[in-house]
Amino acid sequence: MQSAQAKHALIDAGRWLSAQGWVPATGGNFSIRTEQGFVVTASGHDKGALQPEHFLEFDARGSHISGAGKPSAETDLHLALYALSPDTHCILHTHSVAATVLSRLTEPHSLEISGYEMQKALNGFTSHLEALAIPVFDNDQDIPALARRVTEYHSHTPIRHGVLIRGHGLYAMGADMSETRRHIEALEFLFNCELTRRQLEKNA
Ligand SMILES: CSC[C@@H](O)[C@@H](O)C(=O)COP(=O)(O)O
Ligand SMILES: [Zn+2]
Repeated sequence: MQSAQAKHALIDAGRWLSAQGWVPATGGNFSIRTEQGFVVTASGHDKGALQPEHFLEFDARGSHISGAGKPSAETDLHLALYALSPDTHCILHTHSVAATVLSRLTEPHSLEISGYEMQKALNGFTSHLEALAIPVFDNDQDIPALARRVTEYHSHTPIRHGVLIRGHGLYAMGADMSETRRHIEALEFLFNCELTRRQLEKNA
């Protein structure tokens, strides 16, 4: 994908994610692979009102190609997630209430979900009976350190659709923009189902 096309796809995704309430108060960051490397959002902007000048382009090794300003504070996490699989071409990071709260309620290293038909919206799933495990990492202001923990986890347990950062949000990945958007929408739906189920069970 050419960088101009990539920026437009990310601007459109930002408007959609903002309308869902999943990127409040400048939270979130987005990237997509390009012919030369990848395009990532600049830091600190309202992700629902991005303009073409709110992006930077880097080559696959992280060397700057174009764009002004500071890249997203979490660019190293995008780089680490791309390095896990050549099939990942788009990464969208969100700060929804459901992902933020549910990740705090999940003590183990992964959020286990099963029994929902919506799991089939995730690449590779063919049945609600298959177990979905979304890895959960403790939040860290040291993003390179967090990125190293993600890389290490993947070496023993493959990361497929996304990861949760505890009390922070979701990083969703896919083979292209459309798959990544579908993964975010499905995961958010599943997080809301799980939160509601847990609340109702607690009150029963
Ligand atoms: C609103 S604070 C959120 C940030 O700390 C960060 O987590 C985030 O998602 C956005 O950072 P950014 O540097 O704009 O890409
Ligand atoms: Zn964030």
